[in-house]
Amino acid sequence: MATTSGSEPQMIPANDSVETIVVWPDLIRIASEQLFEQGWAVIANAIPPDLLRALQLELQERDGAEELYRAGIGRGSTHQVTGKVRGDRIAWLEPEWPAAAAYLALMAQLQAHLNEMGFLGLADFEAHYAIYDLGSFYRRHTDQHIEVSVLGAGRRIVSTVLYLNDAPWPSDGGGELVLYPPEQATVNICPEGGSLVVFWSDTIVHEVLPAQQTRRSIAGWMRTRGSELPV
Ligand SMILES: O=C(O)CCC(=O)C(=O)O
Ligand SMILES: [Fe+2]
Repeated sequence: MATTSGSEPQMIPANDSVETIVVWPDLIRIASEQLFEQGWAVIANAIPPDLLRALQLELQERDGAEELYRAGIGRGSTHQVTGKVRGDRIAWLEPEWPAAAAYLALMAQLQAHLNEMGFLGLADFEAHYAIYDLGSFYRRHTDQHIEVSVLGAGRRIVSTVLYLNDAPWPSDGGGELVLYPPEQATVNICPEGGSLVVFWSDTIVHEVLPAQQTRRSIAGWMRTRGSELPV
């Protein structure tokens, strides 16, 4: 268990040390329990292999069509693109894209279950494909943007990341996701293809270490409903 405090990071290298579940209802239950218990969850082989393949191909296709662009930080007037903070290229998932639609449907089920368990008021899910090219990283941050409440948009409550890399991810591949859960040991997560990570958007500080090879993922956020008018 990772709930012990201490300075030794918990390493989550590959599939054998993590829960492996392809039955979606079981995945939902276990991911939700872990999230509420420790603030984060990691599930290996979280989606059916054919969906993983379809997502990989769809990302490849979108990238080939040059639809990915350099991601920025912040929202509204504070939005800026700076390679000092993050270096990934992204494309927001569209429901018309078949593989994306199948993934969004799965995440809607997880979102509904989290609402039932925790009365979280999660109203929608936004997600983007991401490619971290060689040397790209994302510095320490949390995913809940303070400025969003000023704009009246929904707040990010639950962060999700599904990795689309070909397994196995090599030990010298870099690109680990490092979580810094409050009062727990640091968690180092290898971006193994098919692994799903879920964590609280407001409290879990995290970073992506420089990728030593191309690193692919879908990052997504479950949000509360925004108000129609800016507050
Ligand atoms: O790709 C990851 O492991 C995490 C990405 C992330 O933190 C983000 O996009 O906000
Ligand atoms: Fe993040």
